[in-house]
Amino acid sequence: MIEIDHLTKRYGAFTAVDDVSFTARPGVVTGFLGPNGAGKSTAMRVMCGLTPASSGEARILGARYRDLTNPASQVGTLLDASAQHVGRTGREALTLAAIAIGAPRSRVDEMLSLVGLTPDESRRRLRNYSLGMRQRLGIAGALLGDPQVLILDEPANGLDPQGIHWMRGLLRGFADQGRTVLLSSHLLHEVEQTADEIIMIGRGRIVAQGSTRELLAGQGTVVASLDGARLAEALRRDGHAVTGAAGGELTVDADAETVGRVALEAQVVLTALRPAQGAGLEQMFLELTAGDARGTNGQEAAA
Ligand SMILES: Nc1ncnc2c1ncn2[C@@H]1O[C@H](COP(=O)(O)OP(=O)(O)OP(=O)(O)O)[C@@H](O)[C@H]1O
Repeated sequence: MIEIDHLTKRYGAFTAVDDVSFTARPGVVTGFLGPNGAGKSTAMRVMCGLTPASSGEARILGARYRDLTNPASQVGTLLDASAQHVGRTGREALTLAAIAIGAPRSRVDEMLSLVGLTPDESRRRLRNYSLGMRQRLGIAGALLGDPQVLILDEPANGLDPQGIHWMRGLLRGFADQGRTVLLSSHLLHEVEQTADEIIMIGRGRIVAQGSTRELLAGQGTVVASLDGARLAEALRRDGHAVTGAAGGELTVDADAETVGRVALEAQVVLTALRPAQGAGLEQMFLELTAGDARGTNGQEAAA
């Protein structure tokens, strides 16, 4: 369990994390989603005791990270996969980490094989590792102490589609054992596919949270027809908001049955009718991303 309680982190006048509260529960994969610079890494660094909170608190397994009795074996972290000494081999890096946390040496081989690094790859120096290999090694490091909680910052970065598929299975299995997984990503699709619960953050604040299913459901209906202009007009007359070009698909804030009935009355032939899954979430995320990409968030980072 990870409990984030009114967490705020300021750098000078700039607020990187602004009064954030949420819980990542055991048995659940929780996705921490937000565009670049949203505050995900900062919040995770506070959770892991790498930087102090300005106010509020993060508790893991009921205690602050620094008050945990054996944090390295209770919490597995992947915060910066490229922060390793590049002159070491993968096996050396993992062996040193095992010694530091008191994990048996046998665990090194087990974890290398679990993350799919071959004996040959494990003997290469990290400077010759691809980003995907570094991520795999980082995940091996996070799992080394057989922790109850995993905190992973952008674990899918650099992984190919097969690697991403593998990682999803790994995290699912970990959560199914009743353990807690919190992972961050700047990709909506990635979080949708991986997480049971989503915490969406933008400009340091939570903008949406809930189960992935809830957040993706109930976003209206997408409809295509042989006369979009007439259908759009009939739907608006019936009191529904309609977006999209008349010549293409329309998105309507009504369920499929209502759209079908309005089309029947207007005598318009439908060619497609389906739930607008995630359209609202995607729209919200695009707005966040667009605002941040253009630097229009009204806040400037302190140097
Ligand atoms: N040490 C620091 N001093 C000043 N500002 C900082 C510092 N660390 C982070 N920030 C700022 O805090 C904001 C949040 O950064 P953070 O790295 O947490 O975002 P993020 O959501 O993890 O983004 P990304 O997906 O790009 O990693 C950014 O505007 C960043 O510039």
